[in-house]
Amino acid sequence: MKQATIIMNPSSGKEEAPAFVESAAGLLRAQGYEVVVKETAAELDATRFCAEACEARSELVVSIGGDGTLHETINGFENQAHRPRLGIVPLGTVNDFARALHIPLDPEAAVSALASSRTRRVDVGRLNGRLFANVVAAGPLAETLSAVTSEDKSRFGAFAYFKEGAKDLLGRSGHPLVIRYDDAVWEGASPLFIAALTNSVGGFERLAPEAAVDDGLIHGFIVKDLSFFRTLTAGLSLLRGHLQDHKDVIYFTAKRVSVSSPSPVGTNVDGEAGPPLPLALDILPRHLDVVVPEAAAG
Ligand SMILES: Nc1ncnc2c1ncn2[C@@H]1O[C@H](COP(=O)(O)OP(=O)(O)OP(=O)(O)O)[C@@H](O)[C@H]1O
Repeated sequence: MKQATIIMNPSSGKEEAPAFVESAAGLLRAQGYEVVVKETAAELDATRFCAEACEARSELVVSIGGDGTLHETINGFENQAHRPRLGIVPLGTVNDFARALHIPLDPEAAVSALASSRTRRVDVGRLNGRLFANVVAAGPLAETLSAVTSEDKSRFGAFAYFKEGAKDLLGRSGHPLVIRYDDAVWEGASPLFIAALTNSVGGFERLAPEAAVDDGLIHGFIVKDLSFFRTLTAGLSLLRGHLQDHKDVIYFTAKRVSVSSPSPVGTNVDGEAGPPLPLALDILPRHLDVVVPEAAAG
């Protein structure tokens, strides 16, 4: 009998995961799956559960939770010869990966979409030997974004990131960064470097409009050291989705990127605090099959 593994984080979002597990399990059983439900209790449980599902040759792994749970689940696919299809029921605040794939942000509709026969093959990023789904950021602004509280995220959604970020940009300048991308090098002070795999970053769906989930490319944005007034215009460009056109932003695409600094610099990976510098990024093109709604664009 074909097997589906549901991985759910009971603490994610508004703690409503158990209700959606019931309906997802019912729907998958009706489709002929034997369903195994795994509830996470601590960091990295989702990675272990997903690795076990790969080893058991599950056909489908469903992540029910926020971007943190999805990030940990995707890491379970690392070095696996058999990679099940991935289903996503987004319960977090931002849900960038689901946005980029046109998976409904309404969890009930996302559960229904698990019955879809359609999948998309998507790129996965690799950072210092671990995998990531959507975005890596480095610099003082990335440090601030890692510190956004769960309460603020629940209350203000994606705006919480912007609020914290704007406060921080006005108060601090950039760190010295050395960014190598394919054969090019950029050196300078920057409050923020973003490496995005999809068009949705921090809930802003037009930040990287040209980033397709399966283009095999890392889309890089280097925000150059900003003065107070320029910061405001860069913020507006971010909201309007024209960050790459801003005169203080360098935009590039590459297959390999590295970031280093003589100073300690914080990072953020898929919305959670990431490893310290140096960073080495590359891309695994079209590495995962994700279940998407029959009518999803793209
Ligand atoms: N039972 C649990 N209790 C508390 N934390 C958990 C539990 N299980 C997993 N976690 C941790 O919770 C973290 C956050 O999860 P996730 O991002 O899915 O939810 P969220 O914070 O509500 O979503 P978002 O960040 O999009 O708002 C994960 O990194 C994971 O390690």
